[in-house]
Amino acid sequence: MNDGIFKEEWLVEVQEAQKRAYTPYSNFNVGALLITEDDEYIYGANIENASYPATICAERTALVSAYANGKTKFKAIVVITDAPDPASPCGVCRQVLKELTSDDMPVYMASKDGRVIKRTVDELLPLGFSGKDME
Ligand SMILES: O=c1ccn([C@H]2C[C@H](O)[C@@H](CO)O2)c(=O)[nH]1
Ligand SMILES: [Zn+2]
Repeated sequence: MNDGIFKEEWLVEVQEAQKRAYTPYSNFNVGALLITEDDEYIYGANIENASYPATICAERTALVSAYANGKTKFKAIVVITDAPDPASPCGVCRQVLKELTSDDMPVYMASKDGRVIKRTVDELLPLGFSGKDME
């Protein structure tokens, strides 16, 4: 990925985050790396539960961890799985990304072998619902 924004070291970091996944049910480990505006790294990983719907995706664990630690402005998020092709965030995570980040924030999706594709939050959730729709 050569867009003038993405840094190769983000791939190393997101793989570290992926190692923290807790996935006894799916064995599908997802890592997320949220980069704050001041270049801090916030890790996310999917944390599953025997009550399956209680599972939290990697993208959302990163976002809620950041907010809980007082970080609310972000440059980008990187997501990685062990799938052969880059996997993209689920619908619930897209909705949460819409609320807690900016529409033009890049979402980088990496495959196991390090291929990376990029979409903005708005591209992942076009015409998404937000608090503005309630004004
Ligand atoms: O974008 C995604 C898609 C899925 N998962 C997790 C949820 C569950 O633990 C496992 C299988 O769906 O992957 C994520 O963390 N992020
Ligand atoms: Zn999700």
